[in-house]
Amino acid sequence: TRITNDSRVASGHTFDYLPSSLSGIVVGTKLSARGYSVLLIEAGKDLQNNSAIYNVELRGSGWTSITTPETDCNWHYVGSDVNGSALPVTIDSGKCVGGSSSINGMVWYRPAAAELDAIQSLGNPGWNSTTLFPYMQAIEHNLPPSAEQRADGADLVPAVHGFAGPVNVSFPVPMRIPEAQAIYKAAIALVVGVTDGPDLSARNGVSGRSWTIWWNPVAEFTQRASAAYSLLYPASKQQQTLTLSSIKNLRATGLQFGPATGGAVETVNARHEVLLAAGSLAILERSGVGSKSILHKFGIKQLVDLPGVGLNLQLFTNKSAALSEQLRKSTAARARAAVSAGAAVNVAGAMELFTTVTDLITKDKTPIVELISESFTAVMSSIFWPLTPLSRGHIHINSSNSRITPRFLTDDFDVQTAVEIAQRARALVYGTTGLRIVDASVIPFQLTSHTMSTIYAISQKAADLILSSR
Ligand SMILES: Cc1cc2nc3c(=O)[nH]c(=O)nc-3n(C[C@H](O)[C@H](O)[C@H](O)COP(=O)(O)OP(=O)(O)OC[C@H]3O[C@@H](n4cnc5c(N)ncnc54)[C@H](O)[C@@H]3O)c2cc1C
Repeated sequence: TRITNDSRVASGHTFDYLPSSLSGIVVGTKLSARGYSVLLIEAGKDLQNNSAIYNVELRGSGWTSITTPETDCNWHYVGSDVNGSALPVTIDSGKCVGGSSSINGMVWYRPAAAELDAIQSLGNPGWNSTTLFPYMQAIEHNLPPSAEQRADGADLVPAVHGFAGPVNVSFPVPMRIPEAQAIYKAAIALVVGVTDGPDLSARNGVSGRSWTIWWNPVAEFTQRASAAYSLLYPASKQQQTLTLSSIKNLRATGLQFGPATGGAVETVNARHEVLLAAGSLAILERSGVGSKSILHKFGIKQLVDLPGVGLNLQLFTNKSAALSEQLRKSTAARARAAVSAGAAVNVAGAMELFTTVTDLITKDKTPIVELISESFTAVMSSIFWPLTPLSRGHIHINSSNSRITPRFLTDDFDVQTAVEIAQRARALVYGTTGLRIVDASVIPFQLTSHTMSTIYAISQKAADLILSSR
C-alpha cells in the first residue's frame, strides 16, 4: 500500500480499478487483496497522524465537535435556500483519507430489515436484508462490553453483530455517566409509546448502541475505527497492488486528477472499471453526465443524458393513524411538488419512491426520528433529527464547488414530526421526577448579555426555592 500526495507517480499508468472514500477503501482493498492493481484518489489529505481524528477523547462533550480547524477534513459544502441564496450554515462531509468515517459521530447500528428490503422492491434485485446483513456482520469486529460496562448500561444482542471483521465496534471506556443513563432509562418509561430495549442494532426499542471505536490499552485512550484506520493503515492490511463506471454506450476509461490547489492535471487509465465512490454528484456532472440545462450553464458538453444526477437529496419522523392516512393521501401532491422544485425527474418515479418511504413509516413502523440522549462529561443533552424526511432537495455543480439546496422542512410532514419530537424530547426530561434544571437551558430566549450574570442570579434563586420547600 502506498500513500502519496505526488500525483505524478500514477500519471499515465493503467490500473485495474479506480475508487475512493469509505466505500472506495472497502471496495479497493477487497479488489487489491485479489491481486488487482487499484488507485484510490482522494481530494483531501492523509491525516492518519492527526490526533484530532484518531483520539476520540479529544472531541469533547458528546463526541460531536467533528469539524474543528485541527481536523482539516471537511468540504463545508455551501447550502442554498430555494431562492438560491446561501444558507447561514455549511454542510459537513469528510475530506481526507477515510472520507466521512474520519470525522463522523461513530454511531454504529443496523437499519431495520424492512428498509433494506424496500431497496430491493424499488427495482434492485439482490439488495435486501438477507444479502446485506451478512456483510454488516463481516465488516464488524465487535468487542463485547465488559461486566463493568454492562453494569453501567451497555448491552449487546450477539446475533446482530459480527465478531471477526476489521472494523472495531465497542462501548466507551469508561461508559458515559452511569447516573445519567439511569435517568434516561427511567424517563423512557414515562413517554407514551416508547419502550426500552437492549441493543439498537436489534431494532426493538429505545436502547444504547455501540460506536466504531476501540480502547487502545497501550496508548490508554479510545481510538476511532475509521475505514482508513481499519482497512488501509494497519501493517496487516498492507497490499502490493493498492492505488467512473460504463454508462450505456459510453465507456469510462480513466480519470483526470491534479492538486486541489492547482497545477498539472494527470491522467490515469482503468483496465477494467472506474469506481465512483466519492460523492458522485460533482464528478458525474463535471464529466458530462447529467441534465443538459445544468451542464450547459457551466460550458460542459453533455455526454450522457442522465437527468436524475443530483436529485432526490435528503439531508437529514408517533405515527398516529390520522398522520398515516394523511401521508398516504398526499403522495401524488408530494411527487408533483418535488418535480416542480427540481428535486425529482418525473412524477411516476417520485411517487414510487415516496410510496416506498410512507409504507415503511406506516406499515412497517420504522422509526421516523433519531433522538440521542448523550451524557458526557457533565452534560446531558437530547439532540434529534428526522430519519425518513420527505423534503427533497438537489445538489449540482456551481462554478467552483458543489451547491447544495437541501430544501429543509419544505414538506409539512417533516415540520409536524420536528414539532412532535421536540415536545417529546422535552417530556423526557420534564417527565422525570427528582430532577431540577438550574442551568442556562432554562432561559427561553437568547439574552443580549453573556449569560454568566443571569446564571449566577438564577442559581441563587433556585437555591432559595429549594431551601424554602424543605
Ligand atoms: C459529520 C458527519 C457525522 C456522521 N456521523 C455518523 C455516525 O455517527 N454514524 C454513521 O453511521 N454515519 C455517520 N455519518 C455518515 C457516514 O460517515 C457516511 O454515510 C459515510 O462515510 C459515507 O461513505 P461514502 O463512501 O459514501 O462517502 P465519504 O466517506 O464521505 O467519502 C467520500 C470521499 O470522496 C472524496 N472526494 C469527493 N470528491 C472528490 C474528488 N473530486 N476527487 C477526489 N476525492 C473526492 C472526499 O474527500 C471523501 O474523502 C456521518 C457523516 C458526517 C459527515
